[in-house]
Amino acid sequence: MNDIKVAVLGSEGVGKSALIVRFLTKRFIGEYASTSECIYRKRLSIDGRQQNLELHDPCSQPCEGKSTLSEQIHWADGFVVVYDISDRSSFLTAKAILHLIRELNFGATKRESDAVVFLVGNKQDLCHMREVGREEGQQLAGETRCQFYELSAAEHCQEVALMFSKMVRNAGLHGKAKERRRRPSGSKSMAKLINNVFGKRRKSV
Ligand SMILES: Nc1nc2c(ncn2[C@@H]2O[C@H](COP(=O)(O)OP(=O)(O)OP(=O)(O)O)[C@@H](O)[C@H]2O)c(=O)[nH]1
Repeated sequence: MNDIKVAVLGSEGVGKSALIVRFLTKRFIGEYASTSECIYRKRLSIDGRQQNLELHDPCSQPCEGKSTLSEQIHWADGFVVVYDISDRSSFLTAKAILHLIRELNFGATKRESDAVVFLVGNKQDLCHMREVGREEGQQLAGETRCQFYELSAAEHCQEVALMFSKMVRNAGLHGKAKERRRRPSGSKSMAKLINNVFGKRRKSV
C-alpha cells in the first residue's frame, strides 16, 4: 500500500496546523505548539481502498533539522498552499510558493500536477478584516493552475474535511510515480497530536 504525502505550506500563522487538526480531529483548538516540523499519519478509506496519508506540517520558526521548502516540495505528492485572507503578505508568500512548486515539480504531467495543488484562503470568518479579495485568490489559482478554496478552520468542519479528502483522492491518483526522497522527520500519533496543541503564541483576531 502506497503512502500519500501531502505538504501543507504557507507563511507563519496562516492556520496550517489549525486546518490539519480540524481535518484529523474535527476540532478547532485555537493554539498549537509547533516548535518542530512533523508528519501526521492517518489511515483512510478512499473509494473503498485503504490509504496511508502522511500530512507534513512545517515549522515556521527556526528549528533543528528543519527542511527547506524545496525539500518539502520534492517529498510531497500533493500540496495545500494556505494564506490568511486578512493578511496580504501571506497571499504574496502563497504566490511565491505556488510558482516554486510549478518550477520544481517538473516531472509530473500537466494534468497530474494541476490536480494536486490547492490554494486555500483560510480565516474566512475574518472577512470584516479582509485584505485579499476572493476574486484575487481565484485569479491566482487560475494563473497557477490549481484549485481554489476559501475556508475557515475555525468554523468550517465539513468543508475542511471535503477539501483534504479531495486532495488525498487526487494525490492518490496522480501522485508522483518516481521514487521520492523521504525526509527523516518526526511523526506524531493522534494522541501526541492532541497533547501537543498547547503553548504556542496566540495571534489576536
Ligand atoms: N479566526 C480564525 N483564526 C484562525 C483560523 N485558523 C487558525 N487561526 C488562528 O491563527 C493562529 C495561527 O494558527 P496556526 O494553525 O498555528 O497557524 P500555522 O500556519 O500552523 O502557524 P506556524 O506553525 O507558526 O507556521 C492561531 O491563533 C489560530 O487559532 C481561522 O480559520 N479563523
